[in-house]
Parts: sequence; C-alpha cells; structure tokens
Amino acid sequence: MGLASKRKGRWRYRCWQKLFLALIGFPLAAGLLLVFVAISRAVFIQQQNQSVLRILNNQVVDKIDESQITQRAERLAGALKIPSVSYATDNQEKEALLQLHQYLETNFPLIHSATFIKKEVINAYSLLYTVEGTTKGKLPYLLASHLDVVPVNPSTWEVPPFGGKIVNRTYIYGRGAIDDKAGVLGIMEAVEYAIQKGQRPQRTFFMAFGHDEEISGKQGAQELAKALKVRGVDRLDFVLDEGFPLTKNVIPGTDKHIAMVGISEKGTATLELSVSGNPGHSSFPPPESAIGILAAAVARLEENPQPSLLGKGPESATFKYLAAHVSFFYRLLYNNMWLFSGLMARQMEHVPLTNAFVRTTTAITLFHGGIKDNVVPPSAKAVINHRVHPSQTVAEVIAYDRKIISDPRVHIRVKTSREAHPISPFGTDCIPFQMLMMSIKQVFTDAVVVPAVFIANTDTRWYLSFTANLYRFLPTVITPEDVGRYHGNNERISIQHYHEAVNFYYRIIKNADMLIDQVPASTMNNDDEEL
Ligand SMILES: CCCCCCCC/C=C\CCCCCCCC(=O)NCC(=O)O
Ligand SMILES: [Zn+2]
Ligand SMILES: [Zn+2]
Repeated sequence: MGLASKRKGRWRYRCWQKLFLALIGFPLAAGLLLVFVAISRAVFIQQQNQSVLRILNNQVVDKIDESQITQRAERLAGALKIPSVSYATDNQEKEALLQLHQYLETNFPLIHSATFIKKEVINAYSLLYTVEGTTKGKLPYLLASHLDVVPVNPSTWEVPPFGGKIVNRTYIYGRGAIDDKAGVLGIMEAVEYAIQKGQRPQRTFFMAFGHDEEISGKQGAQELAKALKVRGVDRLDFVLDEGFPLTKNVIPGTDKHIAMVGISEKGTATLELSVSGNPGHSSFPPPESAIGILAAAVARLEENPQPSLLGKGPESATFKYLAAHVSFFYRLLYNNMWLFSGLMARQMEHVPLTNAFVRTTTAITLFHGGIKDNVVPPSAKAVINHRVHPSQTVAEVIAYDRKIISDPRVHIRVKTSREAHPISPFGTDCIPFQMLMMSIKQVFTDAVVVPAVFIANTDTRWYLSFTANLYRFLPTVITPEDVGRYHGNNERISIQHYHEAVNFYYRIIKNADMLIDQVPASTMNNDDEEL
C-alpha cells in the first residue's frame, strides 16, 4: 500500500472518529453528565428534606392548662370589642385602631417590656414589632396579620358584633374573630408564651400588623414594607399572612382536615361601568334609560361568566396533592385533570366557593342611578369586582367583559387592577414551605397540606419584592356552615381552634429556629444592636 493511500486511510479513520464523537460520543457524555447532576441533586434534596423532617419531627406540642386557654380566649374576646372598622378609603375608625394598640400593650406586657423586641407605630396606625433573635446574620422572616375589620349590619347578627361574647364556653363571637384578629392576637400570644417560658428566639422576625388591609393596604402594609426597607431589610426568608383556614368536609372524597396553603393569590380588576342618559320627564320616558342599559349590561356579565380555567393554573397542583388522600373515584378525577377538568368545572361552578377556583370571578358590588321618582335618570354607574385567575391577565378579563357587554354606550373605566401573584415554591426542596407544612401537621395531626391559589386578597402584595416564599394560611378550622361568616353575620372562632392557632404560631417560631443552619445569610443591617 502506497504512502498516499495509507494517509488517506488514516484521514478517513479520523473523520469517522470525529463524526462518531460529534454524533454519539459528546451527546452521550453530556447526557450522562446531566443524569449524574440530576441524581446528585435529587439525593441532595432528599437528604436535606429528610434532615428538615428529622429536625421538625423532634418536636412535641406543649400542653398548657385549661385556665390559660380560657385567658387567651378572653383576651381575643376583649380585642373583638374594639370596632376597628375600615369602611372605605380614608374612612376608618381611627380612634378604635389606637385603642387596639393600647389594648395590645396592656394585655401583652412581656412583649412590650422585652429588651429584644422593638415596637414601632408605622404611619400612625400600623404596628411593626421586631423580635431580635440571638443569632445574627440570618435572613429574617415576617408574620403578617391585620388590625382592621369589615363593617357590620348589627341588626342581622344574633349577638352584638362588637360585644366580644363567649357563647357556651365554646365560641368567641365578634367581627374580626377569624378575619383577622385571631391572627394578630394568635401571633402575640405565641410570642408572649415563649417569653413567659424564658425563651428568646434565635432568628430575627417581624410581626407586621397593617391597619387597612380590608381597603387595599396602601396606608398600612405598603408603609410597613417601606419601613422595613428604610431599616435595611430588603430580603426575607418567608412571609406568612392570612389565607385559607383548614377545612373539613368541604373537599369531596375525604373527611380529613385539608390545609390549603396559598402559594399564589388571585389578581383583581375593579371596573366602573357608566352610562349617560338625557334627563327628562318620567311621564314620557325614552324606550331605554341609562339604568336599563346598564342593568342589561351587568346582567349579561352575570349570565356569561369568565371562561373556565380549571387545571390551567396552580389549582392543578392542589388536586394533584389531594389525589393521594381521597377515595378511588376522586383520585381518578384529581389525577387526570387533563381529561376531567371540564366535568369537574361543571360540578364546582355551582357552589360560589368552588367556582372561585374555576375562573376569574365577577361580582357586581355597587349600582347607582337616578335622582328622583319622576325624573328620567341622567346617568347610571355600577362597579364590577373581578378576582383574576392566575392563568388570565387583567387585559384579557376586560376584553372579555367588553365582548359580552357589546354595547358602546357602556363606558368602562378601570378603577384599580393588579395581576395575580407569582407562584411561590412549594416543592420538597423549599425549606420554608416544608417547615410550614410540618408546623401545620404538628398541630392538626390528621391534616393534608396542599398548595392552592388564594381566592381573595391579602397584604402579601406589599411584600412581593422581599421574597419568593410568600404563604397565605390561617391556622383555624372552618366547616361548610361557617364559611358564610367571613365578612358575614355572626363571625366566630371556637376556643379550641383559637388555642390551636396560638400553638401553630408558636410552632412556627420554634421550627424556624430549628432550621437556622439552613437559612441563608441576611442582607439586613446588623450593626445596629440598639433595641
Ligand atoms: C376545591 C376547592 C375547595 C374550596 C374550599 C375553600 C374553603 C375556604 C374557606 C373560606 C375562604 C374564605 C376566604 C376569605 C378571605 C378573607 C381575606 C380577605 O377578606 N381579604 C380582602 C379581600 O379579598 O377583599
Ligand atoms: Zn383579612
Ligand atoms: Zn377580610
């Protein structure tokens, strides 16, 4: 064989070798590397997760005596006697808010005298407590609740709404019992209890109590968030605010307690619809009045709800998590939403509470028109309050409304709007979520914890820039018959459930400390030791 053909042969061999490496060798190596990285990561996460579970399982819920449980109930009842009502923007019972500040100061003496707790009044009516932990340099967390309540119509209540009545030694009645004074007082009780036991938390945390959550949080939580930034806090490990209570016998297919933790929150779009007319004598009216045109428009919106999005947003994770805990029939449905979401939506949309999971909701909340019995109305106005499903944008919601109204005489003005919140992590590698889940299970031992989209709104919107880990959960139990008490008549919480709420917040503080080694470093300014 000649030298030239030998070279040619070698060259051909190298070409094949390169081709082999390019087509098979490199992709194979890259694939193996990826598999290796994925396995290592899974093993790491599992180990980390197991260490979280090991740490948290090591805990026992404290037993306290009956008289202390009663005292706590009485303290909550006392707070319910203070009518800290938010009626509308710039219309609040501000004296009552100040009275509530004083009430907290008098009833939680250990918190207010502890050298490691700083209380600040923010924007005159909101409260920010900094509980300075013993370990510096770790990311702090924030427990939020709100001081204000929605108005009442006392004539439709069976007990005085601001009477703070304890009925049959079982229920504490009053506006704010669940929304959200059980949150404020529950957190305070947990901290007071820890101090009483001689404990000082290792981790720094904030208790942030806004004073206008029911009317947007702009003066309260927004200012609390700004105050944190001014103090050098721009990152938090997690935020825990009000959210769903645990439910029993609400989710079909199980009779266990279901704890739906809000990992996202619906957006809002509040629209003002208006129609202008020509005023005139009512004895010779036009065929259509401003009121009639507007009434027809809002009726069309009610008759044509926004499209079903069931299974397209975070609620698919809710049902995936639930699937393992429900009867065979429901497991089949919940595990196969790609097939059954239509069927499920048709069932769920008949009940207002479950309909809220299916779609963007449409509530006609105000309607004004007319000026006198015998005058053709010069104008009419209505307000539509949408709660926007995370899989839809505000613009899409409004475009749908326009299409349904389909009447150029109806003018649409956007009063306020906000997109749905991003989805917070809830996987096995998310330590704050796992910690929250374990804390719930320690207090509500049979509870199934599932991620969910929160269907209403909270002050968490103001803390979105501090952390991805925002969770909405109210540690109390609600039955189907109690759901209507939210913003409704005869709001109440049972003494037992309130006791569990206090226990839960105490567990959060203890468990957050147990995990201190796994908490990232803080950007918080730790130079200022003065408290
Ligand atoms: C598969 C779906 C099952 C649904 C079960 C959910 C049961 C939850 C029970 C009650 C929910 C009530 C939420 C009330 C939110 C209160 C917060 C608030 O008032 N925010 C202000 C606002 O949104 O305007
Ligand atoms: Zn609330
Ligand atoms: Zn509310």
